[in-house]
Amino acid sequence: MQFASINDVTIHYQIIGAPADRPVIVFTNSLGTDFRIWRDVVVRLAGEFAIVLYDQRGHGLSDVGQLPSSIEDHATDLAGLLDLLSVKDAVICGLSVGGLIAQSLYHRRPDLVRALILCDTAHKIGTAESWNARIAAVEQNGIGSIVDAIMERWFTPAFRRPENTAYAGYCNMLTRQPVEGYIAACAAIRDADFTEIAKTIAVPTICIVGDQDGSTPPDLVLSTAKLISGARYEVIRNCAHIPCVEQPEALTAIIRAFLTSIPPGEVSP
Ligand SMILES: O=C(O)CCC(=O)CC(=O)O
Repeated sequence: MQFASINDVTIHYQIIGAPADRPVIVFTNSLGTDFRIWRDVVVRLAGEFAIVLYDQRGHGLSDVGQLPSSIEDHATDLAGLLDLLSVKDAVICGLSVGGLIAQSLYHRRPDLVRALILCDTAHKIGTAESWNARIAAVEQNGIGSIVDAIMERWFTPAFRRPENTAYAGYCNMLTRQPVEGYIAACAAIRDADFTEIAKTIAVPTICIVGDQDGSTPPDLVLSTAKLISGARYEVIRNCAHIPCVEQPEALTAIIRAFLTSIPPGEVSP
C-alpha cells in the first residue's frame, strides 16, 4: 500500500508500471466507492499503460480532510499526487464524481491532462434538492438506509441477484465509506456546475455511459458530450452506473480503442 500527504490529507494510492516508460492512465473513483472498483479494467490494461489509482479524500483509506470540501479541493489533491509522482500529460479516467474532478483538474492544470475519459458523469450531476435530501437521510439514518436505492442506480437487476457475492461486496464497500466523507462529497457534487468548463475542454475526450445508468442517465451524459468540442460518446449495453465493475471487458475495449485512435506518439502504447 502507498500513502502520500497531499495538502495535509493522507491519500491512499497505487502506481502500477513506470510512468517514464509508458503513457499513464489515472483512475478516479465514484461517490461511495474506492479505487478497488477499477481492478477488472486495470488487470486488462496494465501491460500497456502505467496506471495510477487513488482513493479520493473521504473515501477508502484516504483521510476525509478539512470540511467542507469542494470538487476543486479534490482536483488540487489529484494535481498534488501527480506532481509528487512526476506524472504529466496523463489520461484521466473519472467515474461520476471522478469525472467532475477530471474536468476541474483540466481547468486548473491542463498541463497534467493529455486526454479525458468521462465515464458515467456529466457537467452537472443531480439537483440541490436531491443532494440535500440524500445528505439529510444519511445524517439521520446512516449510509445503510440508502443502500437499496443507490444499488438500483449502480447496477442492473442481472447484477443485483442475491447469489452474486460481488453485489454483496459492493454493498459493503458503500456502507463502509466514512460517513463524513460521503456527506462532504455529496455537498461538493451538489455545488459543482461545470457547464462553462466543459465548453473549454480542448483535449481528446470520450463520454461513456451504461444504457441503464440511473445516476447519470445516457441523455445527461450525451448533453455533456455535446458541450465538449469533438467529444465522442459511447453507450455500454446491459450496464448501469459502474461499468468498470459490471462490464469491465466492454469498458476496457472502449478505452483501448479511444486511446489508440489518438495520434501516434500522444497516448498509444
Ligand atoms: O456516483 C457518483 O459519483 C455521483 C452520482 C450518484 O449520485 C451516484 C449514486 O447514485 O450514488
